[in-house]
Amino acid sequence: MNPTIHPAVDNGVRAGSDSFPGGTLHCHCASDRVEVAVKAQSAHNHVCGCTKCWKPDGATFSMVAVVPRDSLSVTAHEEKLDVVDPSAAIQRHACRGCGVHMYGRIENTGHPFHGLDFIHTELSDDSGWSAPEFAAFVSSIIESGTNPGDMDAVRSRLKELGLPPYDCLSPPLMDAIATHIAKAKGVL
Ligand SMILES: N[C@@H](CCC(=O)N[C@@H](CSCO)C(=O)NCC(=O)O)C(=O)O
Ligand SMILES: [Zn+2]
Ligand SMILES: [Zn+2]
Repeated sequence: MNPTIHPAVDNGVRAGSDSFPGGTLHCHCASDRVEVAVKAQSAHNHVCGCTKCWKPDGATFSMVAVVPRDSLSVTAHEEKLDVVDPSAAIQRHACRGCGVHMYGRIENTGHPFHGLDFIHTELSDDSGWSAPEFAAFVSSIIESGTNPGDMDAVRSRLKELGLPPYDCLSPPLMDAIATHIAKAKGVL
């Protein structure tokens, strides 16, 4: 049996739409849902095995993408949002009622990804969001309880789904981070 990854990809990855203008995200509360409006297509969508990103019940990976922070606004029930871990680079704003992370924001202006917010496009009923492109922090799923002996099967399944597995971010994103750091240090 295939190992499960995330409900949005377990039956195959759906392509996004080039002309998608963005959409609305909702938390999982039955009433008084937190609503976030995003006026941009998502980028760098990926499944993430780290312990910090929000995962739907039963999922081994989260699915997370970025959007420009000025494209995102909380349009309902912002009072229900708390920052999960104020010491983390990504400040994840989670609903107090249902635990869903509505967006993650980087406040450190020196961070390579400052200016981008992290979102979970599955929280939207709108279709056309960019498709996940790779799997990040794959080895980290062991930290949430995956048996290390299952890792070959997980990585094989990710490759079969067209999601190349990496134990940090993808090479282009790791290169972008390193370039940012090199420029900040003045060696580039
Ligand atoms: N092994 C750790 C890894 C946690 C981690 O570094 N997560 C990444 C990716 S999150 C989205 O891709 C990260 O950048 N975290 C910064 C932050 O969370 O603030 C674990 O599993 O916990
Ligand atoms: Zn909620
Ligand atoms: Zn993560």
